[in-house]
Amino acid sequence: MSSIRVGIIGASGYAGEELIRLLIRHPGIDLRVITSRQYKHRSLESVYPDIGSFRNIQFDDPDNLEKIDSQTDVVFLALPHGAGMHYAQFLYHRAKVVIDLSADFRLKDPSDYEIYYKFSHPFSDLLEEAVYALPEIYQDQIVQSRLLAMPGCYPTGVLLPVAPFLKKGWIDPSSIEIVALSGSTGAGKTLDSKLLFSELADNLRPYGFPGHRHTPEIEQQITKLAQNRCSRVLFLPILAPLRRGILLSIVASLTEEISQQDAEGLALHFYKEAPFVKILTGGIMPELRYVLGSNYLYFSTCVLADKKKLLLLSVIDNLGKGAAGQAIQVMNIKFGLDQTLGLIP
Ligand SMILES: NC(=O)C1=CN([C@@H]2O[C@H](COP(=O)(O)OP(=O)(O)OC[C@H]3O[C@@H](n4cnc5c(N)ncnc54)[C@H](OP(=O)(O)O)[C@@H]3O)[C@@H](O)[C@H]2O)C=CC1
Ligand SMILES: CC(=O)N[C@@H](CCC(=O)OP(=O)(O)O)C(=O)O
Repeated sequence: MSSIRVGIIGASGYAGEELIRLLIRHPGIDLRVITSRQYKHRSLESVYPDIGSFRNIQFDDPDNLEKIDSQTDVVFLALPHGAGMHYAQFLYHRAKVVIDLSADFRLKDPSDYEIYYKFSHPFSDLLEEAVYALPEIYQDQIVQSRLLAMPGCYPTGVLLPVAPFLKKGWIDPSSIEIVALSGSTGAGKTLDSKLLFSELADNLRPYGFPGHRHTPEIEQQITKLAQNRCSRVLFLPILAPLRRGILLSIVASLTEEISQQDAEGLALHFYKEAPFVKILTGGIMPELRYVLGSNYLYFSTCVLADKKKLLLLSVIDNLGKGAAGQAIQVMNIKFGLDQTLGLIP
């Protein structure tokens, strides 16, 4: 197969930079367009010397996307929420596939955008068309669609561990409580004084509670996994003094008495063909360092002593499995490549 022709819109942000880093090492890619308003017309090498020397390419102005045409196989949108959808609307009619890393096409109920994102969604047709591109769960739908909405980083860290238990009916979808610690790159490269080094260092800061914008995304997907049994989650995110990575604690009520062996057996079976999901057994708990810089998610299961609750602990890299890595995994699936191509050193 000839190389996949790729564009990245929003290539100077954290997710966009990670996409470049991964795509220039990917054997099947022809990276044609990268955009940035602040770096337009500058070479990649002058902005990121460590990766730029591997690929002679300039940043383009996102207001002039003439280079993206019907020959472009895939465009990644790594833009802030509310900006991505306007580019998606335009590029959906030019390129073959659009992979959007923002939240603009993740939620099916347009009123959720008004409540949680404070805008009214203008593209209801595209919202219908978009597929929630969690690759381990929705591989068949990913192959069918031209507009792929990448899951958020926290939702990815929650949904993969709970999916086997929800599908089997072993946990109550309305009982899920999540506490998650995240590194600061999750907030994007913004000039926010709360993200200054001195504000983050030696600190842990709970935020966005109640009503973090990932709450409806997690609930929407849990409801689907639980065959439309309604979900209400408690979700508390905490900003940690780390650059990248997320550790999540997820507690749910068991609907029947299961053993630790049952829980591990189910998880191992469910993900037996998922190269990026690793189940830890025998009391081993996941640590952040297992996943940093990678596209892996590790999780452990623990049936609590009273057999009434299940504790799931998971770790991902927010820029890897939580963003750029997972988007490339989805691109590989969409174009019929091995899903691990370019993602395992
Ligand atoms: N960071 C993370 O861990 C994750 C991020 N995501 C999602 O990916 C997307 C990008 O996130 P992240 O990289 O962190 O964000 P950043 O703020 O770091 O980067 C945003 C990028 O978009 C460009 N940009 C901003 N506004 C516009 C605009 N109006 N028109 C064109 N370009 C614009 C910026 O560059 P310039 O100003 O130079 O044009 C920059 O390249 C977001 O939607 C985020 O939710 C998803 C999962 C995880
Ligand atoms: C630490 C931090 O601020 N994290 C971000 C979520 C990061 C993320 O990737 O979510 P999206 O894909 O939806 O942007 C937040 O809480 O909004």
